[in-house]
This record gives sequence, structure tokens and C-alpha cells, in this order.
Amino acid sequence: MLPNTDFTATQSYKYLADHYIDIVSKNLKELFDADAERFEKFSLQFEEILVDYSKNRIDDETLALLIQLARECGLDDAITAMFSGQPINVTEGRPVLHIALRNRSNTPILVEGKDVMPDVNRVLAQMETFSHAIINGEWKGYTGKPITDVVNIGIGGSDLGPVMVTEALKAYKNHLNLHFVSNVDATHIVETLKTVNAETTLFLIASKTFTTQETMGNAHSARDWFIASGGKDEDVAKHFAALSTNSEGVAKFGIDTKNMFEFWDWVGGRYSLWSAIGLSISLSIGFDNFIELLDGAHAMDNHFKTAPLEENIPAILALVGIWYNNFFEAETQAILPYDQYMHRFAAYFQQGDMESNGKHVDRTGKHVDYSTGPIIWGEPGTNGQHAFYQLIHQGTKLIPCDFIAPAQSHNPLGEHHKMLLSNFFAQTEALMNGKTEEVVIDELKKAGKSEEEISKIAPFKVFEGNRPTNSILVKLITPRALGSLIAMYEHKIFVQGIIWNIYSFDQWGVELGKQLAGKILPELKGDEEISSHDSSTNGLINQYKAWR
Ligand SMILES: O=P(O)(O)OC[C@H]1O[C@@](O)(CO)[C@@H](O)[C@@H]1O
Repeated sequence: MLPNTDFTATQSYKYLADHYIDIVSKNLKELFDADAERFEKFSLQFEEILVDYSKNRIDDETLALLIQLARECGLDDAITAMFSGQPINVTEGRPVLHIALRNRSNTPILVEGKDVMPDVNRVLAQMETFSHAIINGEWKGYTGKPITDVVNIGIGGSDLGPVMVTEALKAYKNHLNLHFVSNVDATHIVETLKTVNAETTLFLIASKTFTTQETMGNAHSARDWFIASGGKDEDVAKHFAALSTNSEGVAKFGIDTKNMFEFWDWVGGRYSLWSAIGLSISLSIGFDNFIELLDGAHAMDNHFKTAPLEENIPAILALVGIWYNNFFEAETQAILPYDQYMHRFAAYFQQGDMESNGKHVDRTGKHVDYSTGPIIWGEPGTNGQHAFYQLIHQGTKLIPCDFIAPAQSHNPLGEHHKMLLSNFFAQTEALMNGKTEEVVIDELKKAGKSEEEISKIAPFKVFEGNRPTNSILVKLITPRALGSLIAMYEHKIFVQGIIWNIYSFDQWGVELGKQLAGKILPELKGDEEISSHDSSTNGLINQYKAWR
């Protein structure tokens, strides 16, 4: 099972705390000046992905102590426990095996003594057959027309992964129009249904549990619309498919279970894009490209499982993140893809990271007395530069940033890509080096400013620098490269959870809000005044009733 170490009680933690005092006073410029080999020493290449972590506030000793910390926390055993199908999702009594979904080498992975790979491959074959039939027009709607539009109805892990991947790989998409409906706000489905034709639309009801309020609400509304648009009950099977672990719930909804693509309870929602939940991806970019995505993730899985920690990319990114989170007290982590197609990448890892490591109780059930999961945020570059980089450069908060960029664009046009990449390179350099007061004053003098003007404005133009970043340069965002990138971050999250001694694969924190919403919903139906809550909730509900 998982190790159970209080990392703050380890020897390496104590050494790191002492080491922090030493290194916090060193700036990145000094560290680079002191070591001509710094880039070579603190960067790793995985296939056609270069991970440069040299612009971090670390030195050889930092890294060695962080790796020692990982070892003291039993990381190696934890990795073995996950890959071997042990029930490491302890509070739900389940294994964590998204790695099995992309286990392209088909090595047996046993759950309760049974190899899961035959089932994984059966569903992949079902996805392949279905995808080909829809894409090549064999599959006909109720009026005999081929499908032109696919509407994925799901939320959280049943939405964010497919959205992020289909957007990131838009360069590979075929003729099908993909739509994603997630919010229970009727606007989401109403606006989508305005753009599609019932005769040529396929709905994918994506829900691991097939009970999620938003998804089932939208699914019923979609079916009502389909019938109202001319479809009959017997036609539903031609226009609805289900992606779920809950075959009973699927049948009850009225979807033919031969159009159900199953997955299993050892697949976490936020780790499910590799499963049947990825059917919309396969429909959008083709099954072969979906397999490329799986292949890329599998290659990263093998790296994570076998590479020594000193060369283990997910482990190093995780440890550097812990250095900022638990020693520099950074509270957030920015993910900044310099690739417009990757515009949902940070949003995807808001769920991936924050739903995994947003925990306050350790694996013994005790409240932790240290910081756990960071707040994940980010937007594509260069747009972020015109929105929030001011704070990253000159604010009072330390914001570790991951900069991601492709060396090649899918849309080579004039000088655009060079302009984009010049910003990608410049921003991490600027964050590292800053601009000293001397340089500012010199620039102002050269601009002809008077002594008085300079003394007034100079302090506002100084950049402290010393702001840490990782730079991830990808040759081209292909399905394989994207699969590796996603898996890299998944395993980073896993490593951090192991060191923080928390359970990363349950999500009890999403339950209370749902329960309370279930109580409030019937109160909204009538017109009577509500007084069963606190005065704020009562006041809000009653004002809503007065205005609706
Ligand atoms: O796939 P489903 O079962 O509809 O769950 C959707 C999402 O809801 C959750 O908030 C869990 O309730 C996420 O973990 C999950 O991805």
C-alpha cells in the first residue's frame, strides 16, 4: 500500500529548511553566472519535448535534497503500487489505473486477480468501429442521413479532457463538428441546439456515474429536443450513445446498451480522457490519432516508472513545485501555453491538480499542518502578457510559471510564430533577470529625462527578477506529444500527493455542495417564503423568488 510519512518530519525536510535560508538570498542571475553548464545540468529531453528547469531557484544541493525527500517518502514504492493495480484510492477502495487505458504494450495489469487489458482492448475496438462508422458516413440518422455534428454532454472529467484535447489537436480534426455541453445553465444546451440538426446529430452522454445532475438534466433536454424535432423514441438509439460505468443507468435512460462504451471504477473522472470518455476525441481527430495520444502517454508512463528520480521529469517538476509550495510559500502555479490551440490546457489541470491535491487531511485522517495542492491557473501567451503578467513581474506574490511552446506551428504564417516564440523566450528571461535600478536610471537618462523626473519614476520601473519558471519546448504539438505532456502533469500531481501524504484520487469535497443544492431545489419550486437556512441564504432565495 501507500507509504505514510509526514514529510515535514523527515531528515531531508530539515536539511531543505536550512538550505532554503542559504538559497533564498541567491538570485537566479548569480546562479547562472556561477555555472556555465547550468542549462545542460537542469534540463531534460523526452522524445521531442525539452524540459528546461534551470530558471528555478535551485542548485545541485537543492535537487539532491528534494530527491532524497522523495525517497524518504517512499515514492518508488508508491509508483510500483499504482502501476501494479493496488487499491491506492483507499477511501473509495479502488485501484488507480488510468495508465492501463493507454498500456499499449498490453502487459497484464491485474485487478482482483483479473487482467484488465482484454476489457480495455474490447472497448477500444468498439470505439474504433463506432468512430469509423460515424466518420465515414456508414452510420445513418433516423432520416437516412450521415452524422455531421457530435454533441458531448458531460461535465468535469467527462468534459474538460475531451474539450482540451480536441481543441489542442484541432489541426488534426476531420469534417465532424464537435460541440460540448456541460453547464446545467440552459443557455449552454439551448445555444448549442440552435446550431445543429436533429437528423444529423449524435449525442454522447458522458458520465462515469450517469447520475450527475447537470449531465442528466442536459441529456433529458437533448432527448426532449430530439423528439420535438421529429425523432421518435425508437430513433433515440441512432442518435444517442453513452460513455459510462453505469450500464443500468444507461439502459434506464433509454440508450441501447450496445451503444454504451464502458469504463471502470478504477478510472478517476479527471483521469478518464484515455477511456471511453475520449470517444469525442476519436470522432474528432480519428481513432488512429487517438491511439497516438495513448501511445504518447504510455511512453511517458514508462519513463516515469523506470527513470531514476534524478532524470525523472514528472518527479522533478513535482519536487520543484513542492520547493515553492512548502518552502517559498507560493500558493499558485501558472500554466502558460504559447499555443492558441492549447487554450484549455490550464483549465484542464485546474480539475486534474486541484481536485486531486486540494485536500486538508493526510492519509492517517489527521488534519495537515502544511500546505498541500496549489491553485492552478493560466491562459495562453501572448494574451496573458496583456492581462496579468504585471503581477507576475512586479507583484508581491511568487508565482511559479510553466511556459509551454511548440517549436513548429500548425499554421505557419509570415513572422507570426517567430513573434510568438520571441515572447516565450523573452518572458522567462525577463522574469529571471529583471531590471535593476541602475539600468532603469541609465535608460531614463538616455531618454533625456531630468534628474527630478528620474527620481520620481525610476522606482516604478524596477523589476526584481528572480521569478522562477519552467520552459517546456515541444517540437510540434502532435497527438503523441500531447499525450506525453498530459501524462507528465498527471504523474507530477501523483508525486506531490505522495509527498504530502494525502489521497489524490477521491473527491469528497465536491459532495457537500451537491447535497445542499438537492435540498434547496424543491424550495425554489413554490412561492412560499423560505426560512430554513441562515439569513443570507434565506434572503437570497426569497429575493430570487420576488424577482423571477
Ligand atoms: O462523469 P461523472 O460521473 O458525471 O462526474 C462528473 C464530474 O463530477 C465530479 O465533480 C465528481 O462528482 C468530477 O470528479 C467528475 O469528473
